Amino acid sequence: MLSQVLSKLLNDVGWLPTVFVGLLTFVVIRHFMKRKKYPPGPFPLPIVGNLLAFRDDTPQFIKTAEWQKKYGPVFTMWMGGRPVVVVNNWDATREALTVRRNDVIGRNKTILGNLFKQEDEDIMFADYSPEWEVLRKIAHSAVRKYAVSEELAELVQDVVDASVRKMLKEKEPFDPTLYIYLLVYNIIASSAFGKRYEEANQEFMNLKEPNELLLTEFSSGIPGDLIPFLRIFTIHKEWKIKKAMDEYLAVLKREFMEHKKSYKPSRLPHYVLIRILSEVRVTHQLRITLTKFQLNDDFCILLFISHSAGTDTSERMLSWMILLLGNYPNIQKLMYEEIESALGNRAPVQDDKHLCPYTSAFLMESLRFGTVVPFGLDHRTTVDTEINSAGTDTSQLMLRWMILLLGNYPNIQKKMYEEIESALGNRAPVQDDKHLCPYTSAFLMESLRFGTVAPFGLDHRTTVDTEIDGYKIPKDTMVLFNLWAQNRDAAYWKDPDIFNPDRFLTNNKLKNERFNSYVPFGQGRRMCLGEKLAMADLFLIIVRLLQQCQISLPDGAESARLDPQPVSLAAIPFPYKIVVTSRNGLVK
Ligand code: HEM
Repeated sequence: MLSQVLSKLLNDVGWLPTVFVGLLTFVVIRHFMKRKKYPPGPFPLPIVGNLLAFRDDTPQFIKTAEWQKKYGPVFTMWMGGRPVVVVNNWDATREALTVRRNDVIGRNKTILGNLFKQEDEDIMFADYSPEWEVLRKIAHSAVRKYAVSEELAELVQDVVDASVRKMLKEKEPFDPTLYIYLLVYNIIASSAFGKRYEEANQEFMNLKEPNELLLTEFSSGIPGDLIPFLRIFTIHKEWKIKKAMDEYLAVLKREFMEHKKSYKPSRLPHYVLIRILSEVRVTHQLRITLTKFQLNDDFCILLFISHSAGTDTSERMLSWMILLLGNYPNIQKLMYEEIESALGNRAPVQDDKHLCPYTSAFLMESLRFGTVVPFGLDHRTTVDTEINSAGTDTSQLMLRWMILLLGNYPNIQKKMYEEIESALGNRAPVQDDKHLCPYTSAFLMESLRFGTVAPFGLDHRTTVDTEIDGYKIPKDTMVLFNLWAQNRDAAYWKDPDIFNPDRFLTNNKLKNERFNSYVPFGQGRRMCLGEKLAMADLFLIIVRLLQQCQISLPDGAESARLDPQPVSLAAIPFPYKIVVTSRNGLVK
């Protein structure tokens, strides 16, 4: 009986091997057909693609820079079943991000992005949308204004002085990483909600935890983003990061609420409205609002403040409408043409809305949009979160490189100190001083090139079928721009692996030009939103630091390792120790 059942079963499944071979052939053929749609690159195996090539310790950005020699500046690597187009040189990056403007402006849906933005719409990981555009404009403007403010210069001075005081107490060579973290987080926390951390307490640890965890748990990216079923093996790590992120957001929200309680609404938001309304009164109502209003930085920052100050709803709505008009000149033009032809110069009355359907539709859409984009607390928190997570990690990594480079090149440090001493003496630096300190500014620019802390920037997505460097690339393809390769491209930089601030100088002045193949902050409409703030921060920090102390490698250490650690998401220096000595007793 049993043998009968077994032989029947064998007869029944006799077709299985045939089906298996058929399926395998189908998968292989489909894989190769799919490959043809993308630029050629290293040969991918079915299912794993080129993942096996990343088994060794070489960071992905260095490996792909090397592949360029064989496959050219634009090629496809297959990360599991996912094609990823890598753009290694500056000309192709410029074509994709500047010349073709919006073609590669999207972001991909990734587990990484979701972990960071949670349920909120953010700027960094948000796909291209009108909401992203408006949020970015507001935050960009606020950040740029803040970068040149006296408030920032004073804050940096205070925070650096406090850090120097602590570092000077170290009697043995020490790893400066924690001091650098505290310094950078204190600048952000002080400006966002007037808070300082004297030591690495629990709340401070909560702020730095998500980024830290990401680098330790997923140093080469999240496997589930490449091969979906691998997610089951790493889901526990995702939960860990999600939990850390919840705690991080809880700190931000709590701090924001505290800050809001003591916040005195300034007259500024009203000033905006008074300005608009007075213009409206003296001339013709809609006309002036529609034709003369120019979106400008002033307005953006005031709007930003007005949201966090909690102005009343109709004021906010008016602000949004004006912002949207400035942001979409074509819509504004259509509305103006409609009003002009329906009313001429006659002042509008309520009933005119039937004569101006497009303008009424704009009003309705603004009301819808205004509720879609988070207001008040949420909005402010989103922007703060963004600045916190996008800005602190890159800035602290950059400072880690800069301190290492100062210790490694005592002659460069000496030249910087002499320049600062003669230009500023003991006076605390302000933004404008960078013109008085060209060598120090050149050091900053060279450090950004040499360190390239965000070597792949953030991933991009093609929003349409497009072309880069003569290759067709379908819509919805992930594209990575290798910023590391471009900052070290020998076609543009002489001896690219040598650290040399002089390359940015001519006759002891900063070269007055745009540097090709210089992309520490990326390029195009997705370029780093905090570039100005990061440059301002880093300049002020380094100058204030050097005014007060000398940084050296420990006795006997000839030179430090200057290659990045073997992780792929960021360019991180190997751990190192320094000795800090007081120069002039400025800080006690
Ligand atoms: C040395 C410091 C920094 C470096 C090297 C750096 C570098 C970058 C790079 C390479 C990108 C990706 C660009 C792309 O997707 O093509 C980026 C994006 C971004 N950065 Fe920075 N960044 C730094 C500091 C900051 C700071 C201080 C802030 C906050 C004020 C900030 C906010 C952002 C935001 C919001 C984005 C996303 C922009 C978007 O998607 O539209 N960054 N950054």
